Amino acid sequence: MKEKLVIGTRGSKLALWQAHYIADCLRSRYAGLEVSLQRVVTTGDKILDVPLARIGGKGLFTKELETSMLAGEIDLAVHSMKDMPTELPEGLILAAVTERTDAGDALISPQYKSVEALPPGARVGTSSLRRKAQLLHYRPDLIISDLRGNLDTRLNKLETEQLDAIVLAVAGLKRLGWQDRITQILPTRLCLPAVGQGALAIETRSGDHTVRVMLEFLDDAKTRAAVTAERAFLREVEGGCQVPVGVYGTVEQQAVRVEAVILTVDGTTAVRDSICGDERQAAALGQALAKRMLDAGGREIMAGLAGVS
Ligand SMILES: NCc1[nH]cc(CCC(=O)O)c1CC(=O)O
Repeated sequence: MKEKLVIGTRGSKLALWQAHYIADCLRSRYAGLEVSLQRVVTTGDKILDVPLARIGGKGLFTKELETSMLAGEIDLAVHSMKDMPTELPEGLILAAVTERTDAGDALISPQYKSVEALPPGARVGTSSLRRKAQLLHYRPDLIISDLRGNLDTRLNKLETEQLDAIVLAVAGLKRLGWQDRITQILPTRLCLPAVGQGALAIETRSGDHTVRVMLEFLDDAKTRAAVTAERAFLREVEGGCQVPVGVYGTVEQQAVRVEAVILTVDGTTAVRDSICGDERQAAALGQALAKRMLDAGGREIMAGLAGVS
C-alpha cells in the first residue's frame, strides 16, 4: 500500500472530471490515502485550430503524461480510452479499463429531432472523420463542417457557426452534465463508436507492483474484453484514432461480439462486418474481423486515405 498517489491528467474540463472521478474512487476504496492531481499539457491541447486528422501522429493526448509517468512525477494517468494509441510505450501498462455504460455518439440539434429529420443540405459539425464518413454514408446530402476544441467550445459553435446539429460522444456529455442537450443517441447501424469510446484507461508503470495492485479494483472485465477486441481490430487495420473506422465490442455471457465499419472519408464506400466468439479470444476475434474486412475492400480504402485530411 502507498500512502500517496499522484494522478496525471490533461487540463480540459472533461479530463479533470475523469481524474477527479478516479481520485474519489481511490479515496473511498483506501481510507486515509492521499490522492492529488497533476495537470499535464499535451500536444493535442496546444494545437486547437487544426483538424486532428491533419495533425496526425499517435499519442497526441497521451505522450506528455507518459513521459511524466516514466520520470516518476506522477503514479498513474487517467485517459479517455479512445485517445490511447493501440501500442503502449515500453515500461507502461493499462492497469485498468473502467466500466463503460455509454459507448455511443449523440446528435445535438436545437431544431430537429433526429438525423432523419434534418432538412436536405443541413450543416452538421463534427471533429472526427469516423462520424463524418458515417453521417455522409447515411445522408450524402449533409454538409459536414469541422468542429474542434473542448466540449464547451463545440457546444457554443452550434450557435456561433450556425450549424443545424453537432455530434459528440454520449459519455463526455453525461460526465459534464449536459445529457439534457442530447437530441438523439445515434443507433449503431448509423454510427459505430470509436475504439474504446466511453471507457477510461488507467495507465501506470509496469514495474510498480504496489500501484498496479491498488488499481486492479477499477478494472471491469467485460469492458476490458470488449475494448481488447476493439483495439486488436484497430491495430490490425493500422489506423490511429483519426481514421474513418467505427468498431463496437459488447460482451454477454462470456461471448464477445464485435461490429465494425471501414469507410471512405466521403462515405460513398463502406465495408461492414461483425464477428462473435469466446471473450477469452477477444484479441484474436478483433484481429480476425479486421483481416476479413481488409480483404473485403478495406485495404483499398485504407490505402486511399494516405494524404487525405
Ligand atoms: N475527442 C475528445 C474526446 N475524448 C473522449 C471524449 C468523450 C468521452 C469518452 O469517449 O470517454 C471526447 C469528446 C467527444 O469525442 O465528443
